[in-house]
Amino acid sequence: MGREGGGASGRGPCVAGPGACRRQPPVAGLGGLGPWLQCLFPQPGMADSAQAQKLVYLVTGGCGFLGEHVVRMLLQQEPQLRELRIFDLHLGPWLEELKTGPVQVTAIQGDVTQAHEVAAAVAGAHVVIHTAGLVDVFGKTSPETIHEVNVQGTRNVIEACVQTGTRFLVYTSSMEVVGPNIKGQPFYRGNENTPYEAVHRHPYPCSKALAEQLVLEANGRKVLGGLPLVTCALRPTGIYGEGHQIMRDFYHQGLRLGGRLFRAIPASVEHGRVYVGNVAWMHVLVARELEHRAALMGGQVYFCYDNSPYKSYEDFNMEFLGPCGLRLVGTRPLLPYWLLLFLAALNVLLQWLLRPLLLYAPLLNPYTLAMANTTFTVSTDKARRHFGYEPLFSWEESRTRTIRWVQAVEGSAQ
Ligand SMILES: NC(=O)C1=CN([C@@H]2O[C@H](COP(=O)(O)OP(=O)(O)OC[C@H]3O[C@@H](n4cnc5c(N)ncnc54)[C@H](O)[C@@H]3O)[C@@H](O)[C@H]2O)C=CC1
Ligand SMILES: CC(C)CCC[C@@H](C)[C@H]1CC[C@H]2[C@@H]3[C@H](O)CC4=CC(=O)CC[C@]4(C)[C@H]3CC[C@]12C
Repeated sequence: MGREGGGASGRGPCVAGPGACRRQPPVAGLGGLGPWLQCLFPQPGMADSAQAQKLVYLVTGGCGFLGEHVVRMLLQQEPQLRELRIFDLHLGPWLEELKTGPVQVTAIQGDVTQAHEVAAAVAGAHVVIHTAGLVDVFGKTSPETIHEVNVQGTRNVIEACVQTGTRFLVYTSSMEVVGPNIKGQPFYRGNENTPYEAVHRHPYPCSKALAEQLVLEANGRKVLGGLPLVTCALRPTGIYGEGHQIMRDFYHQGLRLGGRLFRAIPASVEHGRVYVGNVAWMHVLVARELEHRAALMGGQVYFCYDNSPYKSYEDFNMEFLGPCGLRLVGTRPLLPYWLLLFLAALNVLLQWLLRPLLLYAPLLNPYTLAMANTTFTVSTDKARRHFGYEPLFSWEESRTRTIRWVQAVEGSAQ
């Protein structure tokens, strides 16, 4: 079978930036009941693997928005798990509740930029899922720090695998490795092979592109013991779901504005979104299948996708915020684009002027405006063809879970 992943490879140049620049299918439609039913009615091969809890997994960034879902998904869906190591700069208190289960949960407070800390955490792990990263498109951190965490941190993870003999590495990349690009060209329902000029200037996509390249190039390197490293990269589009900070920010902004949000982006601009539970599920499946399908999957990239509808960023958010009492005002943008661009530029100036006094990092800046205002959607089945991925959560379930979570945020704010 030929290799895939030529077109929207995301290996295009960073024109600026730092320095320049044995699948267990889910029981469909049963949601959280799946694992319980699998215990009651084990599938062929299941009893064997349940008895052989032998694998050690490491999740970097395991206390982040996505990382927490990956951690919980592994505990629910990976019967071979013996020990789960969670490595993060900031450990969450919720980790305590996981420590009473059958799998040994080891919380490691550490920094991916510190090679020795990473090597100590990786040593003895069979699989590393590297989700840790600095997600900053608002100018909160310097480009150098973003580069250090996202690129050097990833380099440290790769070297730790090589030095300690860990063979399987799953990297959380991003749609941003591909685009939208600086020209604002649309990427309409594209797949991993769709040609697209992946050229970026912003430190975040630059860092993700460089890190992804490192991960893919490391595929096949000999690790301690002489066996080859098998790597692959997952590219989520905009992730939503329980714990999504930006959704929370929009919700609070709407409350402050008397239950209203004002349309800024034309409804015709599609923005790709994927439910966090499905992104986590895809990570778990890839981690499981990398060993058995190394020749096919090694060095590959996969977009993370599910059945979430294609909509504009704001209309999509309203799927959750609407049932929580917010209203999106306007069928068309209330302000002309040039004025939004002006306000976005003004925000950059204010951020710079205020930096000595305080951190001013609003949602609107020229980069986020360009992101929201450029069509970027994915339509692919590569993950299904390569490792049997089907979304674990339907759109209805993803929506319901997210709405419940926003409602709980509201409850806790009162
Ligand atoms: N949120 C989104 O829409 C998307 C996120 N991604 C990628 O998914 C991954 C996870 O993102 P989120 O969960 O949204 O972000 P997050 O900020 O919630 O989680 C990142 C985690 O990494 C940890 N971390 C940061 N710097 C670290 C360091 N130096 N050492 C150790 N841990 C460190 C943070 O403490 C945090 O727990 C990132 O790699 C991001 O680039 C990709 C596509 C979309
Ligand atoms: C007020 C504006 C007009 C609207 C601002 C919306 C923006 C804050 C968000 C629009 C698109 C988002 C990004 C996109 O979903 C892709 C991403 C991928 C990642 O890897 C990290 C997160 C993000 C950059 C995401 C961030 C918020 C937006 C820019």
